[in-house]
Amino acid sequence: MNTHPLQDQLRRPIHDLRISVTDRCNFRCSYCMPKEIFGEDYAFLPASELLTFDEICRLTRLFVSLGVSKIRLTGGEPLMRRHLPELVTKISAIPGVEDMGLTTNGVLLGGQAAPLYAAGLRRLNVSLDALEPELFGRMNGRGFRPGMILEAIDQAAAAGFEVKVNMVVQRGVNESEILPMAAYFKKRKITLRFIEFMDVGNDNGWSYDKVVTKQEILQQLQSVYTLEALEQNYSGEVAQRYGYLGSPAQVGFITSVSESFCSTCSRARLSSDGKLYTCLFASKGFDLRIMLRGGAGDEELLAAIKQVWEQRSDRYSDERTEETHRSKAKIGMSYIGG
Ligand SMILES: Nc1nc2c(ncn2[C@@H]2O[C@H](COP(=O)(O)OP(=O)(O)OP(=O)(O)O)[C@@H](O)[C@H]2O)c(=O)[nH]1
Ligand SMILES: C[S@@+](CC[C@H](N)C(=O)[O-])C[C@H]1O[C@@H](n2cnc3c(N)ncnc32)[C@H](O)[C@@H]1O
Ligand code: SF4
Ligand code: SF4
Repeated sequence: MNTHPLQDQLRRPIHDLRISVTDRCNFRCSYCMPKEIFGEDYAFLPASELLTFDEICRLTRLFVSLGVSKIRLTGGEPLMRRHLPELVTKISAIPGVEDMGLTTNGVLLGGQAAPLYAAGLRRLNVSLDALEPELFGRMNGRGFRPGMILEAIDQAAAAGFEVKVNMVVQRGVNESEILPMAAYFKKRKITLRFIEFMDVGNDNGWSYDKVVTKQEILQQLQSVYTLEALEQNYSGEVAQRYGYLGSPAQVGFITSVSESFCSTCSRARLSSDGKLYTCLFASKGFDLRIMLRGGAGDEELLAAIKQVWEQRSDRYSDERTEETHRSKAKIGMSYIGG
């Protein structure tokens, strides 16, 4: 327990560390890694620039000593990082890590769920934007069909994972999938979370009119179901959750655009090459890898991390306007860690 909890300029503590384990992905979702930018000749990070598992664990231990207790492994597509279960085992063994989750597109989950479970992972968030095969294939930019992902979700749930599903909703693209997705996952008692389309990176074609807001989605759901708002599981929870009357199933909304949640944001992000970011919409990170590889001691690293957090005043979503969206240079989400 820290006697002087670390706080940023807006008195927000540090609680979560979102670790990107790779900048690569087997999908090309247009809202995240549009094909036109992430083409055949795109220069992804070479392996030598990625933090090693030992480097990630060393930093994780330091973050934990500053107040972090929740870890999320993400990317890019985290299941593309080789030997990921080894990292899960190592992070699970760090005293003070109370919760760890993984966010994945699920394509490689079928083959990896068992070793990940054996390594200690219990929570999976699987992203899926549509059940309709053609539409899903277009949205992921690579023609993948949803069938294998749906099977992997069922298997993971049966194996004991707590599984949630993330769906990014874009106007004119997949609103027609809101009710079919809700019915499908309600039946399986798997929480489906609708994510408002965000203006991450600089090239994802975002505009306000393409955002389908929580209120609009809720209205669609309420035309069929009776829903009741649920209490937050913990302060700073990203999703607002609702329960279906008469069922243990839940839905959630991640409302970065219509109801931003920066005032309770306690999330730090570590990119796969070791840069520390204090906001999903950041333009610049702090290079921890150069310190790690330059022989910095733990005290030096701790002092640097503390300083970055103490100086933090990010609240991009609170301040979002057409103008900030256009004028701010932002790092891509697949790199920074979604
Ligand atoms: N704007 C914004 N979006 C976030 C933030 N944290 C997570 N998200 C978005 O929320 C969506 C779901 O993220 P997940 O990776 O599933 O993580 P989570 O919802 O925090 O996970 P749980 O611990 O299961 O609640 C993704 O689109 C993230 O990019 C944040 O701090 N700001
Ligand atoms: C960047 S991905 C990384 C993990 C993994 N590849 C996946 O898709 O689950 C993390 C999450 O960010 C979401 N995401 C990506 N771009 C987004 C955007 N522009 N707006 C809202 N959510 C987005 C994805 O749907 C996914 O749930
Ligand atoms: S959202 Fe995830 S699956 Fe889609 S391109 Fe981004 S990193 Fe890949
Ligand atoms: S926009 Fe930035 S500060 Fe606001 S909740 Fe997201 S990551 Fe946190």
